[in-house]
Amino acid sequence: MSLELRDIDFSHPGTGPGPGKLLDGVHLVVRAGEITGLGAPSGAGKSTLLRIAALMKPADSGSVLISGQAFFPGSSVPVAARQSVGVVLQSPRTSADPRLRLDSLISAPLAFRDRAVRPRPQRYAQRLAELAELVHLEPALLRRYPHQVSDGQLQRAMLARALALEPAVLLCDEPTAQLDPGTTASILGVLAGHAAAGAAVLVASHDYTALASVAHTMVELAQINGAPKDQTGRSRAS
Ligand SMILES: Nc1ncnc2c1ncn2[C@@H]1O[C@H](COP(=O)(O)OP(=O)(O)OP(=O)(O)O)[C@@H](O)[C@H]1O
Repeated sequence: MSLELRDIDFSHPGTGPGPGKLLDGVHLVVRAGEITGLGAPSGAGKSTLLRIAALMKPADSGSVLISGQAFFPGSSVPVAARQSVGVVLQSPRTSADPRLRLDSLISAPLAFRDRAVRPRPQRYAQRLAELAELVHLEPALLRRYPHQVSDGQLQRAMLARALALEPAVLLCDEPTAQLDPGTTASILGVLAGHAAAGAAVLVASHDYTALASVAHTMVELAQINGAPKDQTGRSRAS
């Protein structure tokens, strides 16, 4: 599976078109089996681009191709396509449901896949244990609510949730922003392992050095002031 963004344009309502345009003709290809690192100055639109790539937000124009299947603004998105994309959003506090314990949060995609009315973590105990180990989350933390864990622990739980269905496309927005260097390295290792298993992985981060250590390709989303915005590819740092 690969991910491709073609000619993506986007303006937030009330800010464009024209100088207020945020994304202008953005092209990006993430190949199966590889990590693409996405850098951008703050406010350049990387989180917006990741949401568009995750089919969570429609672009104004352009298309998102997931394994060759094209989605346009206004396209309906089949459940299977949605489930083939795992997403870790930038802010775990706003993306995690505060009413759910971490075990329920992580097993929610499994329950959704099984059409369960509510997440039953005990049903997924083995998978939960595997996922917790993968992201270095102590098993005892799984019984806590989001307000009872640190930002870094919650971000790792959201990564475990994104990996629960072994998505063919994984999109991560600042997945290591809250982590110490050792945990950062191990989480980047988890992302590298997921790519090595065949997934297309896109990671946005301001920590270029850490990201470049695992990325096959680094791209940069330039800040624009009404000028066209390009994707520029740079080779992996050796
Ligand atoms: N709902 C909105 N309405 C208008 N402008 C918005 C809205 N949401 C975000 N923006 C603006 O769009 C721009 C891009 O936001 P986005 O969150 O994609 O940036 P980012 O590149 O991820 O930034 P950072 O690296 O600081 O997280 C920002 O200038 C932001 O202020």
